[in-house]
Amino acid sequence: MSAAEQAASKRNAGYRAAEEVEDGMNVGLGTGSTVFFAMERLGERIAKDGLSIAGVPTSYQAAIRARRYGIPLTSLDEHPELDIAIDGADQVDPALRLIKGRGAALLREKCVCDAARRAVVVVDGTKMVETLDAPVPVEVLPFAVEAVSRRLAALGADPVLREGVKKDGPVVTDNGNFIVDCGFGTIADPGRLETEIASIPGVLECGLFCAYTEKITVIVGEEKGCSVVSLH
Ligand SMILES: O=C(CO)[C@H](O)[C@H](O)COP(=O)(O)O
Repeated sequence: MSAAEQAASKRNAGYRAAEEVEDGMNVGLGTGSTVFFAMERLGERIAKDGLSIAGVPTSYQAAIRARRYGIPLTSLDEHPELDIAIDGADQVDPALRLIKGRGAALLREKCVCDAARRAVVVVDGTKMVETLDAPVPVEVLPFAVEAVSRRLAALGADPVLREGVKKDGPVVTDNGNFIVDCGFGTIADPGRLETEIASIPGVLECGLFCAYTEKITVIVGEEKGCSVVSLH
């Protein structure tokens, strides 16, 4: 897929997801290039059609984008139950289990996904895979990063501390933590691995999302149009 085709696919997925949002909804706003297209379209609907919504952003980056598009913001404290969450993903398998976290926003993204009645996941076709095998990002308390990395290696990972592109040293998340990217190769049992990673003291969250398959709708953008996948 060329870069132009991928951008068109992401845009189509994002724009289609924005149509799932109805007047009065509280909306979880994920982080990433695809969900930012959904925000762009929501901004248009707010400006042109008077759509009234409030968004809960999952990162500083999402909050900045939302403000740019004129989306009013609220917090998870104000709205601990959300009508819908829209977010991207790095991989989606046929059971609608996800790997997320390339943008290092996975901790808040999982909180928002958990709080939402429905989760709409927006991807281009390259993200749809038969078996999850991308590195799993794990958000780790800096105090415990070496100890956690040893535990992750014992689970079969090849843990790599994520470093900044535009800054020296480790990436520091919006929550003040580090990200350790864990290549496991092909993941035979993603749900079990998610539970095992979560049980390590010092792990805040990991990018495997296996518990939300029933409420997830995946919108797969194509160069012209999109397809919709859900288990119900
Ligand atoms: O999980 C994420 C951020 O933490 C993103 O949603 C995921 O990386 C997809 O990003 P993009 O839409 O830019 O491909």
